[in-house]
Formats: sequence, structure tokens, C-alpha cells
Amino acid sequence: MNPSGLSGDQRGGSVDVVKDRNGIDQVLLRSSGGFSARVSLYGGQVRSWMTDRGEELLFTSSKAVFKPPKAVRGGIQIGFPQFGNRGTLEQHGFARNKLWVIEKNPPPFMIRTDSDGKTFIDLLLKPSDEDLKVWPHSFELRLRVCLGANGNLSLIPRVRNMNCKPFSFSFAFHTYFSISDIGEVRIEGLETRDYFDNLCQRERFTDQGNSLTFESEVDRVYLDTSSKVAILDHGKKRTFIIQKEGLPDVVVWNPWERKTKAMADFGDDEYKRTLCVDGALIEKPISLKPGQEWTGRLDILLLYSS
Ligand SMILES: O=P(O)(O)OC[C@H]1O[C@@H](O)[C@H](O)[C@@H](O)[C@@H]1O
Repeated sequence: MNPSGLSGDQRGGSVDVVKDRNGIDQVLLRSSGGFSARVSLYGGQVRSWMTDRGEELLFTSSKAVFKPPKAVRGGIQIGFPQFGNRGTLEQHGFARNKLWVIEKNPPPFMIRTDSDGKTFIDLLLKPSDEDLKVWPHSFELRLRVCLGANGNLSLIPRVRNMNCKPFSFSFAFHTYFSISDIGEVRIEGLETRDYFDNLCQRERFTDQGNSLTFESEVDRVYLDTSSKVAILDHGKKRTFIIQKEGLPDVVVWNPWERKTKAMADFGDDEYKRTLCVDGALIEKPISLKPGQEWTGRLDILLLYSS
């Protein structure tokens, strides 16, 4: 059941490692409740999250390119140490385009992990010489991906400063949710919050107080949001509840028709079937002194309505 000797097999779940067609390791997590998730060591990206009925909960484009050096369009990408183009690094930072490793004995956590009874894997990214040339800060970025028996997905990122001088960073879980149709979903939990609109030179606005629905392109960073945000999908009769700690901001992105057509790795109509809602840390980057560690947490819960 667990031939690799990996962690996280407490109550009938399993953790296995297989290679994809490019020879990159993919970790398969199966929970005792029949849910599954697949995490690629390329980018530490969650590529798939599936219910016990075989329903995929994350979107991956039919035009996605699975060959490095580009992040696969879909799943949950890690944005680190930069968000978007707010800095000198490549868009969303380099972590999503690097090869991570499995860590068998991670250092102890400073926060609750609730990993007992769940299936999980620990991944680690350290900078290469090439990374240090563009971002001269020695760090350890860890990610625990945890799958509950009931299918809930928990992501626990940690960043440690291994250097002798401070550095600061941003972080985002760039999450492509699979939805029935963009006209059938709404987001609750961002009402009355301020946001930067990436479509208006990052001008600051205040949300008008209704749940967020979609009729055109949206690219916003909501600031200092509450710890809980919900995506209600009327068409699929399901709700994703996003709970977060240490990730005060929420990115909401849908490229709509024109921008989707301009992206080679995004099918022309696929903007209708996905919505990105990212738990993130953008407006106030975290500054770490030498030896200090930051921990965040993102839980995605799934609810069905009859
Ligand atoms: O195409 P990328 O680099 O994966 O980025 C996709 C989108 O990611 C979102 O998080 C940004 O807010 C958008 O501005 C960006 O277009």
C-alpha cells in the first residue's frame, strides 16, 4: 500500500509515487474515504483533487503543456516569492517552475496540523545556484499536502530564512477551481472588502457589498479578507469553503473570452469552466529575520447541496 515508505498512512489511506510521461515524480494520495489527490514534484503543484465519485474538483486546461519549464495551466500552483509581476522575478515567482523533493522527516510544526488520520506528503524546495542569482536569499520552502478521509484538502506552507540577512516574500495558492459555468457561480465572504483591481492599474476600490458574480473579466486582489470565503456553484450544487490562516489576501481571476484566446495553453471556451480564487499574502509581504520561519494554512472543504 505504501511501498515508498512515505508518511501519512494512518487510517487506511495510501501514498504512492509514480512517474509522469516526462519522468517527473507525482505523489498520489488516497484517503480512506475514497478521495484522492495528485501532487507533482514539478512546482509542488496539486494537479488533481478527486471525490469518491471520481469527480475532478480542480480545473486543468485541455491545452495545458505538461513539459517543463512552464507551470501547467490548472491545479494549485505555488506563487513564491513574488506575486504576479510585482517585482523583478518571473511572473508569480520561480517556485512553480522548480523541481521540489519529498521530505521524509520535516522539522516540527509551530502550528496545529491536524494531520492525524489524514493522508499527507511533505515537500521541500531549496534555492538552486540559478535561483540565488536572481533572488539572493537562502530559504527552505516546505509544503504539507493533507487529504482528509472526507476529502478536505489542507495545504500548510512554511518558509524559513536560512540566510544571515533578512528577506521578505509574497505567497499565493493560485487555485483553478473546476466549476459548472462561470455564470452559475458566486463568491461570498469578500463583501465590503477593499481590493486592488489589476484591470485598472491596481487602483483601490471597495466591494459594493453583494456576493461576487461574473459577467466579464475579473482580476482583483482582495485585501485583508476574513478567514473564510465560499465559492457557491449552483450548476454543480456544490460549495467550496476556503479557510485560511496567515494568508490575508484573496485573488479572484477569470480571464474571460478575449484573454483566454490569447493564451496558447488555455482552451478558447475554458474560461467558462474555471475560476481562480487564491488564498494569498500579497499586500504586506512577510519579512523573516535569519533563522525565522513563517507558516500559513489553507483548507478547502467541499459541501454538496441536494
Ligand atoms: O498566466 P499566469 O502567469 O499563470 O497568470 C495567470 C493570472 O494569475 C492571476 O493570479 C493574476 O492575477 C493574473 O493577472 C494572471 O494573468
